[in-house]
Amino acid sequence: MAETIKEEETQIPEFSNVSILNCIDLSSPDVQSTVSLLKQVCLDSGFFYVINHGIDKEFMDEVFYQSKRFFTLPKEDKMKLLRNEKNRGYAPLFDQSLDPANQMHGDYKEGYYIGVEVSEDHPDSQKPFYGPNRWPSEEILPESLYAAQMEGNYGGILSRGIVICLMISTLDINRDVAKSISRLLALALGLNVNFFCQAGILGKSIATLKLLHYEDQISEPAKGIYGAGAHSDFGLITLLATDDNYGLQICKDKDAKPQIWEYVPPLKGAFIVNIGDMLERWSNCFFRSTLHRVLGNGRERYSIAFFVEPNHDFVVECVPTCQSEKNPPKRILDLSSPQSNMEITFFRGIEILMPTSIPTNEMM
Ligand SMILES: O=C(O)CCC(=O)C(=O)O
Ligand SMILES: [Fe+2]
Repeated sequence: MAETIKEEETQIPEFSNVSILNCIDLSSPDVQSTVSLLKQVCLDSGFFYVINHGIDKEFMDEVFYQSKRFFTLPKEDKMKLLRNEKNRGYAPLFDQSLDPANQMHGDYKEGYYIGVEVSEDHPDSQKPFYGPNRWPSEEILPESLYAAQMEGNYGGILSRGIVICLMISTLDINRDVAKSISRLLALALGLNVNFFCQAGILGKSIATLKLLHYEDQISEPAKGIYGAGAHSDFGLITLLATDDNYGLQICKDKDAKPQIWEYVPPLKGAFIVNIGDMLERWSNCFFRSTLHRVLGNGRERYSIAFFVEPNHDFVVECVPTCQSEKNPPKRILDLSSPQSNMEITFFRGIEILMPTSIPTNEMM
């Protein structure tokens, strides 16, 4: 895997720490070995590459090309599509601040967020996070030549413009890849292979595709200036495609002093996938949702993040394979019933009760 990363393309700064992540090969016929490797990486950092996922390089190149076209538009055009309460649309520079306590401004990035398309007259559009997207009009972002190539397959939605068509298919294709990964995750947790794929969980998942564009700016952590502040993702899993510029870093031990940050090099054709807080909680904290951030290196950087969360009304509870008498499900603190074998701790800013002994991997 490492040989395929060319130093001059990824421009990892000298003397920086680099994380060598494992590759999960979605085309491997040896499911058992894949699942056991996946389990190991999820217990470790929860960050891994996914390769042979079936999405063409040409397709992803086109999505990046369209993303650049979008972000190159004049600011006033992009502002016409300002992000709405359904989290769809344009998020300008500093709109997001992923680590407000340590950031001088917000993140030095802009974004364009796309969700599953739910028309205004559909009953689901009344629910949080479901609704129509905020698409650029034909005048703002005219069609590209790619229309001709896609006409055969996507004729029905082509009338709404090629960029829309491309983004909808990107979202759909990413959802398929996310489902394949979630099957392996279910097996790694000792659950039924289709646990996460059941209609009540991912049937109406809140899936968000975020096109991201980072400023050509050099981050200065000492001054609180970051491409994206330190955070963990809050959903089930995130799939990330990046250009060739380094920038993403992970910190496996957030409590270490000083914290050690390692670059995750871009790997051509692969997705960088990570576990979110929700899956960490779902698995009783066996699987790790790791802190990460983006440092600007003076070059513009483009990435495309795909966040997967379950149906908004699904109740996430500790899965049966991750709990036992010795390792009960971690619970939100109930002040009225103090328990002697539990201690109060903080988890992502929420007070929770933890067993006084740290859970081991013995039951998995
Ligand atoms: O752009 C990247 O490399 C990471 C983005 C990210 O972590 C996020 O948006 O949650
Ligand atoms: Fe993230």
